[in-house]
This record gives sequence, structure tokens and C-alpha cells, in this order.
Amino acid sequence: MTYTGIMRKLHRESCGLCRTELKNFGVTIGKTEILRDIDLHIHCGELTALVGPNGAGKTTLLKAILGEISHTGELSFLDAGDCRRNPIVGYVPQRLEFDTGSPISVLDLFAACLSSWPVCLGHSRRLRERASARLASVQAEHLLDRRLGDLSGGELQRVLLAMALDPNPDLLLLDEPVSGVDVQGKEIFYDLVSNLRQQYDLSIILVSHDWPLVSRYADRIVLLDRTIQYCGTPQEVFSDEKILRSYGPPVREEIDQIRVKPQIIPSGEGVGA
Ligand SMILES: Nc1ncnc2c1ncn2[C@@H]1O[C@H](COP(=O)(O)OP(=O)(O)OP(=O)(O)O)[C@@H](O)[C@H]1O
Repeated sequence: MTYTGIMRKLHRESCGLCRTELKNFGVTIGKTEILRDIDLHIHCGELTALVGPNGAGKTTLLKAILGEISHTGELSFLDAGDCRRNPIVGYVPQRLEFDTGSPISVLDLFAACLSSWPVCLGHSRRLRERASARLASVQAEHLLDRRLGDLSGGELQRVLLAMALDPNPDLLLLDEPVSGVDVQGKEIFYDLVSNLRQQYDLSIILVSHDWPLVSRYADRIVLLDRTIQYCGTPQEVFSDEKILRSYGPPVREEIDQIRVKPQIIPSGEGVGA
């Protein structure tokens, strides 16, 4: 195979070799230990759903991976050539806080993040093309000149997703990215994420309380409560009576519904946490 052929394979299909590794990872804030003993491999082309009760430490884990708060243990990215380095991390927050009456456009937002040139002095053609291409990858090119405050919840999250893909991340973090969005908007968003995972061979961690969506889109589920309680495919999680028992009545009901109307799409076998 030629070099170009290999590169195309690495970048367009899941090579299964690249991974972000968390080893003996923990977070302590003040005297409070919030996370401990997290050992996790997140492979390329894989969507890992992070599920757990309120206060389990899900957001804290994402913040520590992003470097917003300090952690103990190791975080590294291993590429297909076995080179270890810090991962490039993309992040889509639950929501973006901004003044909805502000005249700022989607292009202005890209400009503020991608360039040091003052937004009020206009945008270069190059920046416009770059933002446009990123938006096209999430089917949102038409939103480029729209005012941020005029976007629907689903459209805004797609814009944030496009921004999280620039530069190409090794690991994409999604923190309940569509919690306030209607069912159709949610499906559009997750279909996109699922396609991007394959197209760009992305590793993704998705925090969600939405069991039906998780069962449909995740390759792997990590149950977190201060540390990893369980790690397995959706099929393994939903067929483990012990796990179902320990996840309380509300979750149990949702899971029972999923089992009555199965939505699980079989995925790869490896769960190697
Ligand atoms: N800066 C902080 N100082 C002290 N404790 C904190 C701090 N930030 C978070 N915590 C605590 O850490 C625990 C985990 O919080 P975190 O927000 O990560 O949970 P979560 O799993 O994301 O919860 P939820 O599902 O409700 O969003 C909580 O008990 C929270 O009160």
C-alpha cells in the first residue's frame, strides 16, 4: 500500500490503533477526593458514553481531561505509530452562555476562536472558507452569517460541534450536548456525531443521562460513580441484572422500556478499559 493509501486508511477508517489513555487518573479539590483510580482507554472510532448519578464526577472528569482543573495520574494519546503525546481535545458544552440580543454572528464566533485579528475589523476570505468548511461537515454551512441569538438550540449545538472539530481533535468530549433540544434535533445531532466518528476516526466521550440514546449510539458504556463501576457494551450493560439492580428504580424503568423495545445496535466486541 502506498503512503497516501495508508494515510487515507488512517484518517478515514477506524484503524483501532490510536487511543487516549487515562491511567490511575484522579481529581481532588481542596480536601475532597472527587475521582479516583480511573483507568480507561478510549479508542479511535469509538463512542464511549459516560453515565452515572448526579454528583458522580462526570463533568469533573471532562474538565480534568480539558486541563481546566488539575488531576493526578496520567493522560496521554498514543498514535498509530506508537508515539505518545498530549491529546488534542475538542469540547462541546451543555450550553453556551451569551447575550442573545448581541449582533455577533456564527462567523464572528469562529473568528474570535480561530484568529487573533479583531472581529470588528472584518474577516479574511481564508477564515470565511475555513469556518464554512467546518460548518459543512456538520451540515450547517447555511448558518455562517446568521446571528447567534437567532439560532435554535439544535443549530447552536451543531455550530459548537463544528468549532470543536477545528483543529481535528484526538478526543471529542460532549457534555450532555443536546439536553434542552427537541427529539428531532437530538436525532440529527447524534446521527451527525455518529457519522463524524466514522469519517474522522474520532474518539468520543459523551456524558448523557439519556439511556435510550446511549443504547442506540454508544459502542461502550462506562458507569461512573467517583470511580469506574462498570465498563461494557450496551448489550452487556442491559443484560447484567446486578448492574440494573444497583442503578435504582428510575433508571431501571427506562432500561426495562429499552429491553421491551430493543434499540441496541450491535457494536465491536472489545471493551478493554
Ligand atoms: N470546585 C469544586 N469544589 C468542591 N467540590 C466540587 C467542585 N466541583 C464539583 N464538586 C463536587 O464534585 C462532585 C462531582 O460533581 P460533577 O459536577 O462532576 O458531577 P456530575 O456527575 O457531572 O453531576 P451531574 O450529573 O449532576 O451534572 C459533586 O459532589 C460536586 O459537588
